[in-house]
Parts: sequence; structure tokens; C-alpha cells
Amino acid sequence: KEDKNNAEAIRSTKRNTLNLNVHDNRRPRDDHVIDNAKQDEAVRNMVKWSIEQGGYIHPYVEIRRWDPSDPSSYFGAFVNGPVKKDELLIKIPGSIEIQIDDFFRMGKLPYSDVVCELAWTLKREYELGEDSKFAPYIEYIKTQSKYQIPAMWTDVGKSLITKVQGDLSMMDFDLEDTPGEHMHNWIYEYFGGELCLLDADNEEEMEEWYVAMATQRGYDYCLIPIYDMLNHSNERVNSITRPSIYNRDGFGVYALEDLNAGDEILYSYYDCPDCKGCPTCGTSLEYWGTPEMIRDFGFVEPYPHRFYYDDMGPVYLRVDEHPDGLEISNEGGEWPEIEWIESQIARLKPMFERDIYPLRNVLPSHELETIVNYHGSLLDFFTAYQEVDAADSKDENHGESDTGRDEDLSDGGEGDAPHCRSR
Ligand SMILES: C[S@@+](CC[C@H](N)C(=O)[O-])C[C@H]1O[C@@H](n2cnc3c(N)ncnc32)[C@H](O)[C@@H]1O
Repeated sequence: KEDKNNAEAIRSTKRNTLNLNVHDNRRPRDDHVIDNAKQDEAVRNMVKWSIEQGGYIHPYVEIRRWDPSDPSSYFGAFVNGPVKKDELLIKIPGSIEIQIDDFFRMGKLPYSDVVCELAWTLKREYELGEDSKFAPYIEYIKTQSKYQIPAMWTDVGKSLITKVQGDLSMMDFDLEDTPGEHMHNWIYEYFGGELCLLDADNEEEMEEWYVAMATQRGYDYCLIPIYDMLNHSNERVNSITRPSIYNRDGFGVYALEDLNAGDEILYSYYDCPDCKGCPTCGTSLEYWGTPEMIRDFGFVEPYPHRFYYDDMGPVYLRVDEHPDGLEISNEGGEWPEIEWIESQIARLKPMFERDIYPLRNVLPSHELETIVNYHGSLLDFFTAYQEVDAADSKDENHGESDTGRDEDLSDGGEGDAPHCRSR
């Protein structure tokens, strides 16, 4: 019997490198073509405005395209010179944040009510346009694609990701297991009609997109310009915020380690960036994994991946790259039954050629890329598990068990770092 740190499964993996052979002239979506130059200008103006408002950006920090040679790549925050641990990288003044009323901060309301209020607040500022106190931020938001997360995808994309998700469950905002549909259906489910999108008293409707934006870029009670340019990593968290992102008067972003030119400033969207002042700290994020990241942010995160299937025992597995392949460790749940793993492999294996590939010229490129990556990551994970299980059985037949899988790992996951639904 070994503990969860030793409980690992390794196999050689080969990523799905099939040539998709898509036509280059496809547009992401007919009614939204991103103007890269306008986006660059919006970012410059936003940075300037944040400094005028009392903010600070370290001389070696820049907000730029992720790949400087690709004018359409997304933005992130980078350092272009040496920075010491604990140095202040960015200061966010409270005055640039779009914040909702304190009433919503008491932790008593359902999460969806908080997001709903933030979405309506964003809508009001959006409609004020140049007259908004937050005009430079609104200008940047205006340059964003409205179709980034599955809830905003085309019907074809929604239906295909539902197929990939199949009977795999996700945790919804009420911490209930829901089937794959939740991946793309949650805005309708939680915010449809008078739940949020329709304000019957004022006879006003809000587009779903505001809810999508409030989720993708919001921090529960606020939208935080500049700070929301930082990207996610589970592996390399090199920044921390103090005193708290929830501080109404603003906060600083500090280096958690020495940084060098070219390093990206990152934190994990899973965790509180500071874990202070968040009413849900320590309670919620155990259920957040790679599928939920796709649902809320519209991308397949880099490794390590996490898969949480509460209806399976629960199953809480972490999948990471390893020089020899994939490494699977148990984060405190059950090891899933091999029959279930095999049924998932049987379901997913024919899907690429049968369901995904034929739609390669129909789907917007972002939807295609996300679906291909997600399908590949699920198949890699289940196949790695199956291979290690087979190796395990072989060893057991020879009277050995050195791969570390065991039925009783109930002690494995206790005492993990506290999580907070901050993103
Ligand atoms: C809060 S924004 C971060 C800034 C954003 N990259 C931009 O250009 O405005 C969150 C979005 O950034 C993208 N993102 C964040 N981390 C990422 C990562 N590790 N890989 C790919 N995309 C990422 C996703 O589109 C996500 O919805």
C-alpha cells in the first residue's frame, strides 16, 4: 500500500498529431472578426489609464501578445528583465475595478446571483461606452470575441463537445453532478429568463454574452482590468496578490520567486490568488478540473490536468506529464473501476474519425481546436490508466505490486491546499 504521492501511473503517450487539413480561409464566426491593431491600441490605452488612476507597472513588466510574432495570439503579462522575489510587479488601484455592492460580498447568496449582478453591472458600463468611468477597459472588452466558451459556441460545436463529454459528469454551481450538457448549457440553466437575463420589472434583457464575460474575466464580485490579463497555469504559479483581490481599494501583484526576461507572470485560476477575504475559501474548488476550465474559460489547460467525477465514488485524479509518459495520481477519492475506464475508451476511440474530423471545415477554428484537445486529453488519460492497470495486474500475478494503485486510498486526499472559487 502506498500513499497518493507514490500512487502513479505512467505510460508513453503520443498526442493526437493527425493533420486536420482544414481550409485556411475559415472565419472564427461570421459576425465577429477581431481587429488585432485595434486590440493592441486598446491594451496600450488601458495600461496608460491604469497608471493615471494611481496604478503601477514595474519597468520590466509588459502586457503583450503571448507570441510577439503572432499578432493574433492572446495577451498575457511578461517580464522583460530580472525581477527579484517579493518585488511589486503591478499595482491595481481600486478605482479601475468594476465592483458590485457589498451586499453581494457576504457569501450568503448563491454564486450565480453574484455573477448575475456582475454581468448586469458590466452591461451598464458597456452601454455607457465612452462615458463610462471604465471606458478604456470597456474598449478592450469590446474587442473580445463573444464566442470563447462552449455556452457561446455554435450549435454544431455545442453538440460535439456534448458528445465528447458523454456521460462524464461535471459539478454544477449547486455542487450537483450533472451530465455533459452542463458544459454548454449552464447559462440557460442558471441564468435563463427571469433567473437573470430578463429583468421583468424594467422590461430589459441582457445578452448571454455578459454572463460569459463576467465568468471568464470576473473575480466573483469584481472585474479587474490589467490583473485580468494574467493567464492560468497550474504548474508555474509565480505571482501572488496582497492584501487581497477582494480589497475594495486595490491590491498589489508580487513576484513569488525571482523572474527572468521572457517569463510569463502566472497564477492558477483554480485557487484564490491570495486566499484572503474570500468567504468560500477552503470549501469549494476541489470539484474544479480541466472540463470545468473549458466550461468557464474556453481552453484546455496545460498539464497537469484534473478530473473530478463525484458520481464515481468520487474520483479525483490528477494527470501530469512525465518524461516517460503520463503520470496519474489520486487526489483523495476512489480509483475508478477498470470496466468504466474501458467503456470510456471504447466510447472515445472512434469519435475522432467518425464525429470530429468530418466537421473540421464546419466548426470555427477555436471550437475545433478545443474539442480536439479535450478529446485527446481524455483519451490519453483513460488509456494511460488502462495500461497501468494492466501492468499492475501482471505484477500482482507475479506476486508484486509496485505501480502503487490500491483500492483503499481514502486517506490520500485529506489536507490538500484549500481552494476557493475565485475564478
Ligand atoms: C482572464 S483572461 C486572461 C487574458 C487573456 N489571455 C487576454 O488575452 O485577454 C482569461 C482567458 O485567457 C485565456 N487563457 C488564460 N490562460 C490560458 C492558458 N494557459 N492557455 C491558453 N489560454 C489561456 C483563455 O481564453 C481565458 O478565457
